[in-house]
Amino acid sequence: MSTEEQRLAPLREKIDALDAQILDLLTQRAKAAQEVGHVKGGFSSPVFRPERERQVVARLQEINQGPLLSDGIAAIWREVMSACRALEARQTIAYLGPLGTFSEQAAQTYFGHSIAGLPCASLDEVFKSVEKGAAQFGVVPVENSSEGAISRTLDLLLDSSMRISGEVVLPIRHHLLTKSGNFDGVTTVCAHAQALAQCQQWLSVHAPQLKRQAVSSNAEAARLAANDPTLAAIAGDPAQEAYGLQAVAAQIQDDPHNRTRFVVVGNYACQPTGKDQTSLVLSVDNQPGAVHRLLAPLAKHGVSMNRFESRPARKGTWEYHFYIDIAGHADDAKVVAALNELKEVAAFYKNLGSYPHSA
Ligand SMILES: O=C(O)C(=O)C[C@]1(C(=O)O)C=C[C@@H](O)C=C1
Repeated sequence: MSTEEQRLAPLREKIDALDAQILDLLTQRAKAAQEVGHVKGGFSSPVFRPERERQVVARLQEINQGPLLSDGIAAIWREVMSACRALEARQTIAYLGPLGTFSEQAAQTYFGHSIAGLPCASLDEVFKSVEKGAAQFGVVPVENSSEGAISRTLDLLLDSSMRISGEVVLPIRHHLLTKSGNFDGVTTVCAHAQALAQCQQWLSVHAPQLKRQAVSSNAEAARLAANDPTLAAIAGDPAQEAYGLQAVAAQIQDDPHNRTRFVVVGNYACQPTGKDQTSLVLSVDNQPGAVHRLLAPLAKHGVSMNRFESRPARKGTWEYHFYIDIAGHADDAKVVAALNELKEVAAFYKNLGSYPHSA
């Protein structure tokens, strides 16, 4: 045995013993979750409780003395609760497919890996799957830091009866991928139009010879490139892995801080956690000062606005819907007061849901 091995052996024995204790505790935790599942079953109440999961992680982060980092605690318990939740009832989560999309990664980041994934062909299908009960929740992109709002998602949120019950923000890192790991014989680069736009400067400088072709998703681009040596794809880690491609260049997005925000849609109304966000859709009559009057109650009651997005109302007139995210839960006293006044001035008002804020 080398000196290194001699020193490692007792430490590994210690880790093995600790792992056995952790497993014993996890088993006890899983049995408690099963009992919780039986109680909920008796009341036909939902298995997934985002506000409770937030509370579990926040408490552990607070009592954690290190050296584990807060992010590590969140990641570990996300999977622990995902596995416990699956013992109560495995949740089916719809997202924009095919395999290997950032939407799939967002679903796993939010719900953990112990879920049944339901990849859908379109954002409309994600909403429909949840509406007809084929999935308990859907995960849809709502906004990208470089390209702005995902307008189809905004329209679907407006039209559907689904509520937002969570959000997750993912860093979006695009790579230029081919089957061979080089440019030999490659004539065309394909990707979703958004990804082509997010990498346009890089492509103009480093690969001006490649024809650019928009396809339905980056994962679809990766699937095509895996089967055709004349094609390169722009896609992220999940698609690279799913289709066994090699990176010619990594992280080619023009904005190194490129991020996408996804929302979780379903039928569940979250309870307040003390760190929530509420999403609203509003419109006003086309009169001078109307938007100012609409937002005045927020300022008056000290409710901060985290996001403001406008979208044509699709009525053939110059009218807009405003998508507004405010800090707080719709049941918080000052939010109740602000929203009651705001409803008086709004020509249209829809509360899309209150949910734990990710930031
Ligand atoms: O507390 C509950 O309601 C549970 O079902 C337990 C548990 C957990 O593992 O801690 C699992 C699923 C819920 O989403 C929240 C928490």
